[in-house]
Amino acid sequence: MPDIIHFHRVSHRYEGSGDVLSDVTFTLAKGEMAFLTGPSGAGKSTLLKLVALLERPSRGQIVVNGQNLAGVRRGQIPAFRQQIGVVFQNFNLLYDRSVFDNVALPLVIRGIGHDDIGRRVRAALDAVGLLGKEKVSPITLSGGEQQRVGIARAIVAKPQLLLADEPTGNLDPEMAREVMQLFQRFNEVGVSVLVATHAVGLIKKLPYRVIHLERGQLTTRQSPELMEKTVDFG
Ligand SMILES: Nc1ncnc2c1ncn2[C@@H]1O[C@H](COP(=O)(O)OP(=O)(O)OP(=O)(O)O)[C@@H](O)[C@H]1O
Repeated sequence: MPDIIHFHRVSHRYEGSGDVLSDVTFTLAKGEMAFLTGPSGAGKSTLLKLVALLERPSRGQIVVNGQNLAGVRRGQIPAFRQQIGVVFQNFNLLYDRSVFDNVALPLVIRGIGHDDIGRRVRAALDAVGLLGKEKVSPITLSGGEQQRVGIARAIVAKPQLLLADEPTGNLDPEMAREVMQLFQRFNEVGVSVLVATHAVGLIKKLPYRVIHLERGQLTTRQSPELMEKTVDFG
């Protein structure tokens, strides 16, 4: 199976920092779902930022969906990002806009026609169980519902790859489980999914690969049960 993400000996440092990722090599296959774990500061968000071209690596090669990111020029980044949906811990919603407008945003940016936007936004809200909430402000929704709005926005343009950075960090366990189930459902219909998470208890029974980072380095792959014993996730 071809890879959707390929990291070859990737290192990254921010201005003034030491290496926050160091010599990282891994792949995510097309259609695969995997979790990215590791303690706070291990480099999980940085890895996701490199995939989405929010940062450029200091060393090494990154290929996303067959495209070597070193060859993607600044002006081409918006088009590149259209293949990727991103979900954030703090939802990143616009609270002065309706749920509909939040989810529609990626389509508006792409210049998609009005009727098409309506159809696609409703399909995305249906997929996350929020049909009927189009007109409300996200501020009136629960945390779990707000995160589902964030997920609807991330998938509305049918990305091939979904990245999520600690998507259940602000949710109670039941809502967190529902959010993970949504990712599973998108994966089942072919979307590649990479989720950075501290929620080891939540993912340990799920049948997905775990990519584990410690101080910017990949460690030998372990089962989540074992990681729970060796790392304090609070
Ligand atoms: N813009 C930045 N400038 C300088 N250092 C940064 C920047 N962003 C992150 N870092 C540092 O890089 C290291 C890795 O951070 P990163 O956010 O990738 O870790 P993480 O595993 O996602 O942590 P968490 O689980 O707490 O979100 C940390 O030491 C952090 O302080």
